Amino acid sequence: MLARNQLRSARTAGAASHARRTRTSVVVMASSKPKLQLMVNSCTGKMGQAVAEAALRANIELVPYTLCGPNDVADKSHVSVQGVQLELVPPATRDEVVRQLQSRYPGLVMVDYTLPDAIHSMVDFYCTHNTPFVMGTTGGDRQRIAEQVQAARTYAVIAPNMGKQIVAFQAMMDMMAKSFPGAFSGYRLRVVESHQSTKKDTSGTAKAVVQSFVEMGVPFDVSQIELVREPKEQVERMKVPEGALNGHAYHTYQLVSGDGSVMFEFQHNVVGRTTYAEGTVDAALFLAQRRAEGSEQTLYNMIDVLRAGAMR
Ligand SMILES: NC(=O)C1=CN([C@@H]2O[C@H](COP(=O)(O)OP(=O)(O)OC[C@H]3O[C@@H](n4cnc5c(N)ncnc54)[C@H](OP(=O)(O)O)[C@@H]3O)[C@@H](O)[C@H]2O)C=CC1
Ligand SMILES: O=C(O)C1=N[C@H](C(=O)O)C[C@H](O)C1
Repeated sequence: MLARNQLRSARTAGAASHARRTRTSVVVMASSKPKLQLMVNSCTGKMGQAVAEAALRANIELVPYTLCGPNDVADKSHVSVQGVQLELVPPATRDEVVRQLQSRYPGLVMVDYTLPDAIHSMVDFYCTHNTPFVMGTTGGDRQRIAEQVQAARTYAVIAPNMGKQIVAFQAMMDMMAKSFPGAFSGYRLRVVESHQSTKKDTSGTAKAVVQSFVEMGVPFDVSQIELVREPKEQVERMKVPEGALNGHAYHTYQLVSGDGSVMFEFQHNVVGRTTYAEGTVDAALFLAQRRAEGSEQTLYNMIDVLRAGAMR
């Protein structure tokens, strides 16, 4: 009896110590979050600025440097984000600067929201220096970029849209295409997208979504996407609020059956940039974790980040 009591109390003690161990290991996991030191490039631009602000909101350490275009340094040396001064680094000195930053910031991850014209040179830069990066910049030859980053084995998240719900919509369309290829054969597709008049290229998001419709049997080339860039048309036809003319992304995908008797319409309309900026911070945290684990997979997209449950 005594022995049984002793056994029971030994088991209880064992369970308690196991619980303590379990609790301890949870604490270790929580505190073993990898160090993330985020360098947001092109903070002179709209998305760079928005991401840097989102990083500060999330209490992430912001590296006080930002890569900029060749002309940005002509009249200033720094850009301010919520009062934090970031030193501008032009293309002429960026190789030298990044080597110093890599030794000073072991948790360095860079964010890229430059321009379609600069995208290949930026990818060359990140791969040459093997700097982990999150890239939201659109344009360029996407296949070539993916192959290059894969071959370099540089940790990266690359996606044309970082907004959580839009990423989920893209994933849903992709799943539909994989599960029901040809489901929309015989349908006609019309895609209309409206963005601020400064946007240089066709929506990268629309191009990615169109790919799923093509897999569902709809003949369509991305050159058929209709671009709206005129503020008057944006307000009157697209119903964009005047206050969002400098930052909005409206997308409509309309599918009509051959005989015109059935119509489907999918729409996602965003004003401002917060949703992409928050998603970018999620992607950077995700990437820091993958790198710390030494993950075999190095190249990711935002659907991977969403599937990992890493979007807040
Ligand atoms: N994935 C996503 O969720 C989203 C993607 N985007 C994409 O992000 C990109 C940027 O958009 P947005 O912020 O609105 O554009 P902006 O024009 O506001 O900003 C672009 C910035 O890139 C800078 N830049 C140009 N060349 C270089 C270079 N070689 N090195 C470093 N910086 C450079 C520009 O500087 P300068 O003015 O001197 O040329 C400018 O500050 C676009 O491709 C857009 O489609 C936008 C929103 C969301
Ligand atoms: O330039 C923008 O603003 C946006 N660009 C991305 C794209 O081209 O898809 C994402 C979103 O549409 C906003």
